[in-house]
Amino acid sequence: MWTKRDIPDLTGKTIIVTGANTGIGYETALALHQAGADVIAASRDLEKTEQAISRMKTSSKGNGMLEAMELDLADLKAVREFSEAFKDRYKKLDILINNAGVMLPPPSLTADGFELQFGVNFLGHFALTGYLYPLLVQAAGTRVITLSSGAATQAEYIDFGNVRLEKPYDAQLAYAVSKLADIHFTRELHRRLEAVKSPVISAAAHPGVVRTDLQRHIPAETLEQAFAQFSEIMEPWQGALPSLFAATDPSVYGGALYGPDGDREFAGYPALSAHHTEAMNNEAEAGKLWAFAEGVTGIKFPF
Ligand SMILES: NC(=O)c1ccc[n+]([C@@H]2O[C@H](COP(=O)([O-])OP(=O)(O)OC[C@H]3O[C@@H](n4cnc5c(N)ncnc54)[C@H](O)[C@@H]3O)[C@@H](O)[C@H]2O)c1
Repeated sequence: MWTKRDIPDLTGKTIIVTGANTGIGYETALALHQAGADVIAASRDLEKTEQAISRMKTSSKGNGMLEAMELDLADLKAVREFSEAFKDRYKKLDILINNAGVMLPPPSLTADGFELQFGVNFLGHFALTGYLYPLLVQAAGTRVITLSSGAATQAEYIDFGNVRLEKPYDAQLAYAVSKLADIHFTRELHRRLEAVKSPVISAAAHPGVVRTDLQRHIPAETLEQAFAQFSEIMEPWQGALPSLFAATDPSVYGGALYGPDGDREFAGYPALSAHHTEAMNNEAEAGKLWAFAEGVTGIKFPF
């Protein structure tokens, strides 16, 4: 089994992990720093992120830099400001891990009027990747890794007429849609990178079922009932393995989705049906989502 010890030496690599103050992002940032990387933990709450960095410093033996930066993915202006500040400070980026996420919050909108899960999990990361794209080192080893979820299998399509909470709120479906959007984003980015022969890899990871703050909006009893359906509930360090594998293993290929076993697509999700695979492979919808996201964010990738 692939473990953290298999991460190659990352000395000299500059890596952003979004949502790194807790859960899977915390463990991801810690392991990357341990492997020698310069890691920027980008999260909404700067104070909590600085506290997390202090904890990481006590357990990591890495010699790279470890810093906190404020990033609110629920506000496109804040995403742009973060990106500008990052460019000024760091000049280059080797690996971007789009990890931050929110699940099943009460109905709410981002600063730009999008349903929160769609806005944070997908649109904010689309904008972040677009703003930072010019900084990505065009060399082997450079990657954009986006966290999806087994929940993506529950969405059949992106309802463009409901991304601003136009219809009655179905929190579970909205989460699933945001995670399907993450897969479309990953694969469309991959196709576009491939078309211009860029060495940059775009791949997705899904952690399996992990007990974290992500479930804080679910009543305790309901959560335990939901967890009882799974044979294994993982710890955050285990949930970080697919992201770490996708971000660093030499065998990783663009457009793929890495699951808990590290080397198999959607491992641990036997319920994945051909129907849902079809939804994830819908290139026309991915293209439409890309155009939609470019339109509402004003971001233009150079391809
Ligand atoms: N925990 C699981 O079982 C599970 C399963 C599948 C996928 N995932 C995915 O894994 C990723 C990490 O989740 P986790 O379980 O570690 O959850 P978590 O709640 O512990 O961490 C989420 C992180 O995202 C950050 N975040 C939330 N809203 C933000 C915003 N507006 N701007 C910036 N940062 C924001 C939080 O501050 C936190 O650091 C998410 O993308 C989630 O969808 C988790």
